[in-house]
Amino acid sequence: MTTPWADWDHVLKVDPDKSLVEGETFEDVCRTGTDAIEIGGTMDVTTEKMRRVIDACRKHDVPLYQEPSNPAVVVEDDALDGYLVPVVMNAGDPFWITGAHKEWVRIGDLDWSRTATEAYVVMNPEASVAEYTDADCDLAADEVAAYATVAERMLGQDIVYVEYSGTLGDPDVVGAAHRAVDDATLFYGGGIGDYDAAYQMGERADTIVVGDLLHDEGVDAVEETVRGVKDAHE
Ligand SMILES: CC(C)=CCC/C(C)=C/CC/C(C)=C/CC/C(C)=C/COP(=O)(O)OP(=O)(O)O
Ligand SMILES: O=P(O)(O)OC[C@@H](O)CO
Ligand SMILES: [Mg+2]
Repeated sequence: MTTPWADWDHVLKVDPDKSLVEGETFEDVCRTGTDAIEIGGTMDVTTEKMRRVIDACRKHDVPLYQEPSNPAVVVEDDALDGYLVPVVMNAGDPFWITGAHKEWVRIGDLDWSRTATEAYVVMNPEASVAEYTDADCDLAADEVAAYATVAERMLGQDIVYVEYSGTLGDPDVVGAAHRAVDDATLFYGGGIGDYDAAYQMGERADTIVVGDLLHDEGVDAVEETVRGVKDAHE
């Protein structure tokens, strides 16, 4: 797979289990200025809900990726530019490091040219993803940095993702992870709710991921975060 994310400042993560703000459409969502849309969530995702979002976005020209939370929700569709598959570096259960992936390879017919992985370090113990994967979130900045190095240098990961889903993370942790990677792209996601938070995390990460804000506040708020990260990267 090529590495289009090397040029992304902003990713919008659409949770297929959550609705848009009343009166907004996926056309509005695709016009926020985000560099890519990632469709995924931890809880209550089904292929049917996934398909609904893909269909609503297919005629707009924003790059569209599925981020599957397990092999059963993977959807095959030409409208998708590819699959970004999590590997949870600090999962307590190895199923979320390689087990689910082994099952997917066993049952699926993977299109490797459109499949890439994201090396997650899950940091918010309150998030569903932390509970789901039994992640050890009690990590100091140097440990997160070391996970980033393991991901890039030992496991050849091209995306390292510091994940604080639901809460704004510690900028020092994000900065430490960024300094630890060389060519890999550092994603940061969690709790970005306005221009300032996007700017602050944009100063430390290559790409920021905005999720809940779309469903809670809507497209204007998302646009502000696009401006924030682009200004930080100028
Ligand atoms: C091998 C395949 C195809 C899949 C396995 C992929 C793995 C390891 C998934 C585990 C990590 C995971 C569930 C990632 C999903 C993306 C994510 C972190 C969404 C954010 O989740 P939360 O914000 O915690 O959940 P909700 O918003 O759904 O409550
Ligand atoms: O929903 P938020 O808190 O913006 O987090 C974004 C993303 O990192 C979730 O996987
Ligand atoms: Mg969430």
